[in-house]
Amino acid sequence: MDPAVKYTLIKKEKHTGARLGLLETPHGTFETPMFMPVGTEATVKNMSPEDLEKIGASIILSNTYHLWLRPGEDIVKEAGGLHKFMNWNKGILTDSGGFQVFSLAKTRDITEAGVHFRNHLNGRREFLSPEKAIQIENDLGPDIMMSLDECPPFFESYDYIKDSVERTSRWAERGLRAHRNPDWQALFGIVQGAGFEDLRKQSAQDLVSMDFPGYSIGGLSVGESKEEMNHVLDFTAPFLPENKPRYLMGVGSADSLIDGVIRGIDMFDCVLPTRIARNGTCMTTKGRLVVKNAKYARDFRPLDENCDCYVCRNYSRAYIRHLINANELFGTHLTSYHNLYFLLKLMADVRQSIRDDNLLEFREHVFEEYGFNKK
Ligand SMILES: COC(=O)c1ccc(CCNc2nc3cc4nc(N)[nH]c(=O)c4cc3[nH]2)cc1
Repeated sequence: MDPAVKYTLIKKEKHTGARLGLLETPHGTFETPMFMPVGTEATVKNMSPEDLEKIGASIILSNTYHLWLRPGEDIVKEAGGLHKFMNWNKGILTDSGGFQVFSLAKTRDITEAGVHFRNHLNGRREFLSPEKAIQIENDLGPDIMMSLDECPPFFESYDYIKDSVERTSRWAERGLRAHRNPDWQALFGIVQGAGFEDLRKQSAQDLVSMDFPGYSIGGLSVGESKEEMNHVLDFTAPFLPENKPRYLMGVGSADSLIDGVIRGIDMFDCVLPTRIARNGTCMTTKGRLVVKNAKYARDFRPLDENCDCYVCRNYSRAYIRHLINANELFGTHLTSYHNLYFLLKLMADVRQSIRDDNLLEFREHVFEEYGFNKK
């Protein structure tokens, strides 16, 4: 039986742990390392599928938690699955709901069976088990599905994290057994363990023994420092098989993307570019630009003078500032389009620097120019 998703390592960068790869999915074959735009409720906010295609998006995310509660996975299934429902025919990955329950739901209670919580939309009590999450994801029909896991606080006690890791491994096993479509939907395991090396090793070894087609490193980008995140990646990635994709959840700034690639990560996602775009903050090659600022009222330059995206070729800071201040939706469409283009272009440049074996020079250029070295 062909695996639903097949990773091929094309080239290792000479001086770092970075890898150039190909990820074959039922909806196309895509280059890695890749950034995946987040479309929580079956739409990448303010972006049409045509625009996503134009800027080079390959896999986008949607969320099990949100789509289960609204409109209901049954409606998406009746529509023919997420690709049909949202008219997107490239890759789709769904997160399992674990993280969303912990970050969105009020009052939640974790038991061996699953997690009890209050629906953030109507306050009703709900229950999500590993089997229920898999059933929802099977019905939504993404190419890649995530196991239900607990994303624990990074600064919890060793004993708490150990119990949580062991439960997440048992939940992963239950999810594998409940999975109905392994030949066209790839279920990834999620490595936990917070900042404890032995627990990250135990979590990775538990999941690798279950032979998932891909692995994510979870429990990060939850308030720990970038140094702590990089340190966890340094000792966790080596426990994962070289011939499977590695996905770092929730990471989306230029510096963290590059430092994740250097440590062997292939896939990233984050709401950051589209979320900051909605309040008028833009990513540029000279650092962040808050375009609604008064100082841009008569600035007729593009958001980023080094960017060749549709927005930077056709609209000025003054115009975009006006739209944002006037609450015109077209304004956030333009900032969202540019920010996603910025990260997708950055990843294309990262892939080229792996081919050219000069990723560390590229990192220096980005950190210097984009202002990450400023203390
Ligand atoms: C303006 O910027 C923002 O609003 C904003 C919000 C959240 C993040 C970070 C998101 N971080 C993150 N997402 C995550 C999603 C996850 N999913 C599962 N199943 N398990 C995890 O262990 C997990 C960890 C994550 N860490 C970054 C930026």
